[in-house]
Amino acid sequence: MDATALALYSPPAAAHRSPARADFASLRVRCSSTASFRLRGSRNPAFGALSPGWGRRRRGSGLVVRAEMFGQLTTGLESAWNKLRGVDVLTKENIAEPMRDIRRALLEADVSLPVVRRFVSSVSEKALGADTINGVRPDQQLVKIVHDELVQLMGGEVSDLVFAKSGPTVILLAGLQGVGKTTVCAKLAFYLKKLGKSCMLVAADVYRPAAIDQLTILGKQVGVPVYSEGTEAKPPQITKNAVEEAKNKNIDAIVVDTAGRLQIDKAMMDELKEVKKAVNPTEILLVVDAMTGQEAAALVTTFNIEIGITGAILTKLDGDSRGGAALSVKEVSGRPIKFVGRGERLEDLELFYPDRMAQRVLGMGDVLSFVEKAQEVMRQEEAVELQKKIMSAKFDFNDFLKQSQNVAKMGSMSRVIGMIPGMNKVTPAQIREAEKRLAFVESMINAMTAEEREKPELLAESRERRIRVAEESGKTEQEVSQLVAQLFQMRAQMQKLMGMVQGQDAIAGMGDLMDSLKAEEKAPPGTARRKRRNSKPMQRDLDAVLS
Ligand SMILES: Nc1nc2c(ncn2[C@@H]2O[C@H](COP(=O)(O)OP(=O)(O)OP(=O)(O)O)[C@@H](O)[C@H]2O)c(=O)[nH]1
Repeated sequence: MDATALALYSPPAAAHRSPARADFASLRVRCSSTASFRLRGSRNPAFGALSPGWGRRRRGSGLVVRAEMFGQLTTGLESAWNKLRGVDVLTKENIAEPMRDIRRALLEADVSLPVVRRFVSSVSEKALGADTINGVRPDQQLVKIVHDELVQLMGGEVSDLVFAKSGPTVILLAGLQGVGKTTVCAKLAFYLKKLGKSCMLVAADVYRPAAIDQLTILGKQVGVPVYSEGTEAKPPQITKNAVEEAKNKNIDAIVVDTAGRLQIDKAMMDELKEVKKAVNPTEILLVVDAMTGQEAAALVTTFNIEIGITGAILTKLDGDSRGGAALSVKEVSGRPIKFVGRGERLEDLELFYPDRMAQRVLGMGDVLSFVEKAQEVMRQEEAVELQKKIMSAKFDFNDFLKQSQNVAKMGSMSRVIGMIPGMNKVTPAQIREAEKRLAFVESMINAMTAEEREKPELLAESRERRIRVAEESGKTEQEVSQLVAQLFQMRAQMQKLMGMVQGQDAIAGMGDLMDSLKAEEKAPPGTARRKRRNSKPMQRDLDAVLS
């Protein structure tokens, strides 16, 4: 085994030795929580480590303890928001204490120190650079910033299962003993069936006969076939034969259960490498126990370096009040969490959604949606402001330039245009073209004098001025003429669009220029004198403005 990989993962003295066990004493137990796990019959020693007498009650024949998922972390973060109550704006001084709380909460959640450092520094930076949003309190704003950073920390996007383009999809599961691998096999088969895919389980854990029996029982429960060659054959050969069987029977996906060891060892890695070589799996997923926190993230890193995995499955999240593994795996290992196990039932496996997980961590869904709405309102207010300026008859080249820059700052012209009533029919191609055009026109506006920018009529009426702007900006006279015409068209069309043209000719100076552009082949712009009213439909007018 690679020395670096081994160094990254220092195996626990015994399987399941986990910081979670020590922390269980401080685990907040809430009977109202939806998360539950059973003590009796559970094979997870961490569950057995619960000391009798706290947070437990009888329900039917089983002893049920309810622990809130991420409860400890949620409580830790709560104190950060509370410290900001009553402040008007986020400052370096007033965020110092909440940042310490966030740092402490994450460390207690068993997130590794480098990850915590990066997280806190990024949150501080964003908090200090955040614009104030009307009606949103600074503590609510911080909740949103932490939420967004948590989403990023956990990988941002959901990472779904990948399916083979041809032939059966092979999903190879690896993991230490007792992490829930065999259970995950059945849960995955159930998930695949729900997707409408046919599936077969493959018993490649040949060292523990009970594992084959367990898989056979689970297969029956789900209603999928289980491929087994007993305990004599070698896992790579079993898997290869299973792929052939799946091909023959037209089965969409196979899920391979491999042997779990008490700790990471060379034999385990070598066997996985051989299986990988034999069948080239579509997915190699490492099953890790959420309650092992940082250890889970280190394991994913080690397996990735050693074997090259495609992702992780985090089990027993229902019993994890800390959340360290969910928060660290992607950041530490570079590999995404694809699924999480949240109970012992077949349906307790779900895709890992970073945003939903972040919401669970914070437990403040209402605050998050409130801040999101307020941000949207703010964007709309900016759009209204932009709209007013465009509609104003005084809209000049200074406004034009300022708005161009604002649009660039806001990221996308499409969003702004989409917010102006009646404008949502603008096509993406038009928008892309408009965005390109912004850079182009900026150079021409920069070559105008302050007076020309304020009074575009000067340019419309004077060919000399247009030639000068063209020369200084490196564009043609025709391009400058078109830009001036567009400004006037924009004034007029926006006013018309909003029903604000009240009979008067709002296009002062425009007629000359339009005619001169039309007659540009015959005569230079600005020489014709015929006035014209533009009566094209809205979309065509907009095309003209954008073109
Ligand atoms: N609460 C809870 N229990 C789980 C979850 N996943 C698995 N378990 C339980 O954990 C125990 C171990 O699961 P197994 O699937 O047998 O684990 P394994 O990794 O296959 O173990 P070996 O075959 O010994 O390597 C069982 O009691 C499962 O019911 C989960 O998401 N939540």
